[in-house]
Amino acid sequence: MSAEMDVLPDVELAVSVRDAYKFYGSKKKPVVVLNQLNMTVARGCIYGLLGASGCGKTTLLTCIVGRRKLMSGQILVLGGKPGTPGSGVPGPKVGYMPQETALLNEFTIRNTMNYFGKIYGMTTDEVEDRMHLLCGILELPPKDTQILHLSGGQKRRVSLAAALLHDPELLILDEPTVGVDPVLRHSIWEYLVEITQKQNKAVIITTHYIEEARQADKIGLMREGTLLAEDAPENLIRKHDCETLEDVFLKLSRRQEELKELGITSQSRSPAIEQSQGSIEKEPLPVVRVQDKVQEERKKMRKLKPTILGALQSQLMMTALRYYRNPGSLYFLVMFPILQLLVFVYAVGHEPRSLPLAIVNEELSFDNVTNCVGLAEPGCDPPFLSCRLMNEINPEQIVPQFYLTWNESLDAVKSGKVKGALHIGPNFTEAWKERREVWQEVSDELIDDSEIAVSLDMSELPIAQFLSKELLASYKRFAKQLLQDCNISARHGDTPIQVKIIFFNYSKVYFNDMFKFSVPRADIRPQQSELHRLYGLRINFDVIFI
Ligand SMILES: Nc1ncnc2c1ncn2[C@@H]1O[C@H](COP(=O)(O)OP(=O)(O)OP(=O)(O)O)[C@@H](O)[C@H]1O
Repeated sequence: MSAEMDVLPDVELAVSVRDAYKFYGSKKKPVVVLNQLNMTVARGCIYGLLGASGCGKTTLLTCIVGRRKLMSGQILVLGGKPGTPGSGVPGPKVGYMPQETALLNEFTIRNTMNYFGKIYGMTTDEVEDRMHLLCGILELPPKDTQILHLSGGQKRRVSLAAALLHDPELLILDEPTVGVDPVLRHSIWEYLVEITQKQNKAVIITTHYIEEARQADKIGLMREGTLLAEDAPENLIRKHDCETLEDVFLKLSRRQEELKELGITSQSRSPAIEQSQGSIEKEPLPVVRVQDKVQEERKKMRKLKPTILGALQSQLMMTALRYYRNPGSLYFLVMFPILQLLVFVYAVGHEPRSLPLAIVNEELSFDNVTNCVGLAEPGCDPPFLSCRLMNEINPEQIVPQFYLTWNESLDAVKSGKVKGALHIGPNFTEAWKERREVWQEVSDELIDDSEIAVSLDMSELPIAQFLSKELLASYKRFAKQLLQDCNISARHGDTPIQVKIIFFNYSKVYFNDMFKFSVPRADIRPQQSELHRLYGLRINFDVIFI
C-alpha cells in the first residue's frame, strides 16, 4: 500500500489517508473506529470500500470530506487538507452523497437541484442541463414531484443526483445503490466508469453488495477500523487464492483475528461480525402453531382502540426519552428562556437612572440655581417655589444640568448631551402666588408665567416617557406638599382621572368599567378645578431627533 503511495505522483492522487486514528466516546472509554488506517485513491479510478456494518466506513468518508476530524494521522484530498481554506473540500471539488438522505420534503426535485446548484454557484441553465442528464441516467420521477411523495429508493437517487450535479472531481458515495433495482444499479455503475475513465474523476463508493464492487478498479477491505487489504479485485482474488471477494474478506478477517490473539494488533472495540455470527438461530415453530398464534394476535388487535390519551402518552414518552438521551438540549430548553429573561430584565426591565436634564431657572441667578436645594424653604409661602419643585426631583434618576438660556438648553438636547430641558420663568413664584390669590380672574399671561415648560428628546421614546412620568410625579409631590402646608387637602393635587383596573370576566370585557373619568364639576367643587388651573405643568413634547 505504502509502496503504491510512493510510486504515485501527487497530481495523480485523489485521496491519501495516513495512519488515521479516531475514536468516539471519552478518552477513558474510547470506541476506536479508525485504527492507524492507510488508504490510497488514484484519480481516474473507482474505489470500492467494503466492510461490515459498523466497521467505520462512514466515519472515514466524513473525515475525507472534512465533516469530521481525525484524532491523529493525515488526510490529503486532491492535494489539500480537507476543511482548510482554499482546499475546496468540503466544497465544489467534492460531491458527497451521505448514507442518510438530507432532502427537504417540502422541495420538488427541481427545487432541490436548484438549491444545491446555487450553493455551488451554478446558473439556472447549467442546473437545468445537468438535471436533464442526471434525471435520464438515474431514472428520476418528473422534476416537479415533491420529495415527500418519493419512495426511499427514489430519494436516494435524488441525493445521488445532487452529489453529481456540479460535476465534482471527487465523488464520495455512501451506499448509493441501496434500494435500487439491478438494471438501474448497472446503469449507475456504467456512468461512474465513464466519468472515471473519460474525465479522470475519482469515485469512492461503499456498498454492501460485495460482488457489485468487482466493477471497481480498486477495493479496500475494511474491518474494525483498519484496511485488511487494498488492491484491484482480480489481484485480491488471485493473491489470496480465492474464488470470490467474499472468500478473500473471510480469509483476511480470520487472519486478523489470529494476529489479534497473538497480540500483534490492538483493537479496543468488540467486533460486530463475530457478534452477528455468534447469534443462535431460533428453532422455527410448527406451521399450525404459527397460524394459531397469528389468529390469536388478530383477535387481540381488533380489540385495540387508539385513544387520544394513548397518543399523548406516547408523545410524552418520546419527548422525555429525547431529552433524556440528549440532556444538553434540555439544559438549553430550560436555561435559554431564563437567560433571555435575565438579559431582558437587565437590559430593559429596570428604570433608567442618572438621566441628564437641562434646567433653566430664570427665577434665580445662575450661582443660586446650582444651590437651589438649599433655598427650598418649607411652609405655605416660601420665597422660591421653583426650588421646592427642584427638591422633589429624584437625583438618582434625574441629574440636573444648569443652563443660562432656553436656547442653550435646547441645543444641549439636540446635541444629545441631555435627555430633555425644563424651563421655569422669571416670575414663577410670584405668578403662582398671584394665581392662587386671584384664581377666579386669572389671566392667560399669569398662567403662562406660572407654568413650567419641558422639552424632551423624543428620539429615545422610552426615556422621554420615563422623564415625563418622573417630572409629573415630582410635580405632584411638590403640589401636594404645598397644599398640605397651606392647610388644604393634598387630594386636591391629584389628577381628576381615576384609572380603575378590573379583571377580565372570562371572555367578556366591560369596556365601560375600564376607565372611569370623574371630572369635577365647577359648581360643586370649584376649588379643585381651579387648583388644577393653578398648579399647571405643561409638557411640550417637542420632537427632537438627533
Ligand atoms: N457520532 C457517533 N458517536 C458515537 N459512536 C458513533 C458515532 N457515529 C458512529 N459511531 C459508531 O462508530 C462505529 C462506526 O460507525 P460508522 O457509521 O462509521 O460505520 P459504517 O461502517 O459506516 O456502518 P454502516 O455500513 O452500517 O453504515 C459504529 O460502531 C457506530 O456505532
